[in-house]
Amino acid sequence: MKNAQLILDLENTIENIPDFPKPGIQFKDITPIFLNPKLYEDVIADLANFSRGKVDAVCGIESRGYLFGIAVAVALEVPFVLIRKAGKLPPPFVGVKYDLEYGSAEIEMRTGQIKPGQRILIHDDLLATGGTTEAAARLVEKQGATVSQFSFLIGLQDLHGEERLRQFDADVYTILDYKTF
Ligand SMILES: O=P(O)(O)OC[C@H]1O[C@H](OP(=O)(O)OP(=O)(O)O)[C@H](O)[C@@H]1O
Ligand SMILES: Nc1ncnc2[nH]cnc12
Repeated sequence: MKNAQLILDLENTIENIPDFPKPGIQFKDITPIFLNPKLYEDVIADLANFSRGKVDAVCGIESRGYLFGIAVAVALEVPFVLIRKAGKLPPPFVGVKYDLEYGSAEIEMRTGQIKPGQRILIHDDLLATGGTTEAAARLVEKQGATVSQFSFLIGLQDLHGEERLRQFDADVYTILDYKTF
């Protein structure tokens, strides 16, 4: 069940910046959360509650996915694995290419940090189109592990990321949902 007080606290804390970084984008700035340690603790407790007993490792997506993902993994007492943008990790690593609105991108993970058969939580701060998260899920599956859960602080409902993630047999949790249009 969603935590109404936490949703309210986040609504009052996350800032909306219109037309950043491009005209038409409503940018959700999460940085004020870090000015409030109690709110940060509440976010971690809520995310950990969703995943407790259900995953063997947490994969966080660079860079904002690290800000909460590591603390969630510590709270769950499971490993945390970094998914990085291409070119930052030393070998051996495994990568997945994916399409952006214009052009393409690639994400990578050190080989062997997740194990075949493990149940994985993929965590990021925000779900927009779901392109980044879909690529992260492919990276996990490429190594023989199972994506069991996705969690986010924010879901931008109008961009239909959640629908895109339905191809994976996994639970999706967003603490706070925005309708932008
Ligand atoms: O659902 P999508 O359309 O793929 O978009 C969501 C992604 O975009 C943002 O990351 P960004 O690439 O801006 O990097 P950052 O976390 O380093 O700021 C956000 O943190 C997600 O990772
Ligand atoms: N609207 C948005 N606000 C913050 N981060 C984002 N990443 C993708 N879309 C975003």
